[in-house]
Amino acid sequence: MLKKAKILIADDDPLNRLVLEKTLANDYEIFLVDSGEKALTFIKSTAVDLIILDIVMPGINGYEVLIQLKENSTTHTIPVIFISANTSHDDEAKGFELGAMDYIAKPFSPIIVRARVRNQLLIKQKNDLLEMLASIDGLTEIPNRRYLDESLSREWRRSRRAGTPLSVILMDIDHFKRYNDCYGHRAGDDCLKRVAHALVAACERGTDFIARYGGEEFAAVLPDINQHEALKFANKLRNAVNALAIPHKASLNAAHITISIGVATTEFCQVHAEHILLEEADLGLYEAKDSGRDKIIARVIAAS
Ligand SMILES: Nc1nc2c(ncn2[C@@H]2O[C@H](COP(=O)(O)OP(=O)(O)OP(=O)(O)O)[C@@H](O)[C@H]2O)c(=O)[nH]1
Repeated sequence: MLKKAKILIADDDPLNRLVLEKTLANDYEIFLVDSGEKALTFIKSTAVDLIILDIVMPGINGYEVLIQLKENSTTHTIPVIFISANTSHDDEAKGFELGAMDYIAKPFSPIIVRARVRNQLLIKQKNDLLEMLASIDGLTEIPNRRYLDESLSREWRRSRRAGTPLSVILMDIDHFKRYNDCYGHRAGDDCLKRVAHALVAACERGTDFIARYGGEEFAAVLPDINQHEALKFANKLRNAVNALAIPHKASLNAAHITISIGVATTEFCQVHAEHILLEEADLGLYEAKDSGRDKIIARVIAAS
């Protein structure tokens, strides 16, 4: 059975809440709150697909709630429909300018509310699908560089706020040009897919993922992971690729496919920009290549 979409209704008028709930409860999972503050608190713990937001409420009004939703990277894409007795064109225009998807005037017709909610949810479904497709690498079907960059940016901001460690791993298949030259580009593609899937299978924590960073390069962002743990994980990734034992007779360092790995860690997230982690991991990777390949070099970033 398809999961019902979750809708949060924030309105200080109990009668409006009741009527809206009755209008939508057959088709959706409904959550009710009576203030802007409660709406913001609620969405911190529960991911919803749509918010129906009253504008005039005591405390934080609907406009301010929407501004805060748009500023937060985890809530900025949730569609918001304003519902209000303020029906001047200026009020409506202000709502749209702030990023609302639709505006329903009170008193409202249940049929129109149902139709508008359905439209917004359809648009969201399509947007979510596009977003997912834009984040997946076409060949290996694992997250791509865009996804990794966004995730790194988010995790770096989170670690910086919390003062927690953050590690980044960059991996590169050794002598891959020679592999292509020896076995052909199609075999090279197959090799990339097998390596990608072995790396993904080595991830145990739900928060860890492997991305194809480009060409024959892969990367991982590891929130809350210090250097010791990052090294352990890097070793597991290296072993996972070695265990595939993909023959590589043109390699200059082994008889099978191997990877070199660079690890960068900031223990208390002192780095002032996320790209520094990638640059340090890249330096580690360069050193790993230089010192014979099939190696891991880890670097800790001091405060900057
Ligand atoms: N088959 C295939 N090859 C790719 C793909 N993307 C990048 N490559 C190849 O990966 C190779 C990378 O070569 P180099 O950057 O010279 O590195 P390398 O041969 O792995 O040598 P080292 O990194 O120094 O060990 C190039 O020949 C690219 O054509 C791809 O999607 N499919």
